[in-house]
Amino acid sequence: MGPHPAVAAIRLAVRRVLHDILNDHQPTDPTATPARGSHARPPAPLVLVACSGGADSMALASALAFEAPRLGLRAGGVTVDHGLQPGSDLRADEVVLRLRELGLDPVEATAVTVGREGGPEAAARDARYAALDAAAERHGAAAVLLGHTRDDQAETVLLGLARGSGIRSLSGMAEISGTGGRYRRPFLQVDRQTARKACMVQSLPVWDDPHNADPAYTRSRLRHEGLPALEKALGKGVVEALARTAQLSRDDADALDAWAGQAETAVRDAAGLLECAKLYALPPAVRRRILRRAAIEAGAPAGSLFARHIEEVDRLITGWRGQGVINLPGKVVAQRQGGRLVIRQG
Ligand SMILES: Nc1ncnc2c1ncn2[C@@H]1O[C@H](COP(=O)(O)OP(=O)(O)OP(=O)(O)O)[C@@H](O)[C@H]1O
Repeated sequence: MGPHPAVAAIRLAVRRVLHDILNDHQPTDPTATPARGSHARPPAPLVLVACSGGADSMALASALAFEAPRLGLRAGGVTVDHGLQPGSDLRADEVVLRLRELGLDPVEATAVTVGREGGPEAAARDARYAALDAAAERHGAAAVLLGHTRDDQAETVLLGLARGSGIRSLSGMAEISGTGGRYRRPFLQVDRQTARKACMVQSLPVWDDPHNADPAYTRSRLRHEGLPALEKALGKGVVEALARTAQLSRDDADALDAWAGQAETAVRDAAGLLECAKLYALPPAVRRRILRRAAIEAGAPAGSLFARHIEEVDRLITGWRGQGVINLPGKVVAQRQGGRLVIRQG
């Protein structure tokens, strides 16, 4: 008898991603022999799972532990202790224990200090990714798996819609991201229910993060009130449809980015300044991408640069007179000087 359908589904999702990781880490010359005197074969690539102890990442850890050795990969795990609740260190130790029981090695807990920048959710996320990056470097990991599910993706799309974001935000989380494509999200097509079921049938203990149920957090309200209300009004297929919107938006956003990349050289003069008349002639979506890139190049932090900022800069080109100075995050200013648009540190 094969595994339970939920377990089969999560394993298949992980196997696909591990195949991709293996392909990306093939030796450049498979016929090359090791240097004389060196009998050592390079160690198998290591794949880490980022595990909170919640159902999604525990399911992911179990599938990684099952599939990695079958493909000749090593599998390890990292859990981050945000230190936000009393006893969080004990919980982290417990997650380490569970991951070791699954056969993962190396496994570690890493404690972080969460700042305040951008609100509690963003601060915890920034600290977590910094810790995961450091762990990946320390262990020389080929990849780090994250347990974001299709439901998480749907929530991300909805949050983007509610903020009035552009199509890049609506494309949600990428299957591959981070330095050198380090982060992989095998569960973006797997729903949360399946991950939970897979934990249940494998008797994996899971920890429910109290923040996930805390109505003080936007994402938590969306998860527990917003999405159920939408499903009630529009039917059960909403989550799947939103995840599809994410994929379609990603393809569109990638195409527009490529277009903007090509158009950018043509709208700069010999001194590298942006020419307003040429920018004006471009489709707004392409123009706004060029403006965004220019602002980031001048030092505006990408994460704080919102659609409304770029729209303001855009009005310098399309507005009646295009006067004034626009202040952007990171002390960047945008200003028209004759027929040129100057975006620089203020
Ligand atoms: N404390 C943590 N330590 C390590 N990885 C984490 C931690 N918190 C989150 N992650 C990683 O980020 C993913 C998304 O986390 P998030 O809290 O947004 O979603 P979730 O649906 O609650 O996931 P989970 O059920 O795994 O906790 C997790 O699946 C996991 O891979």
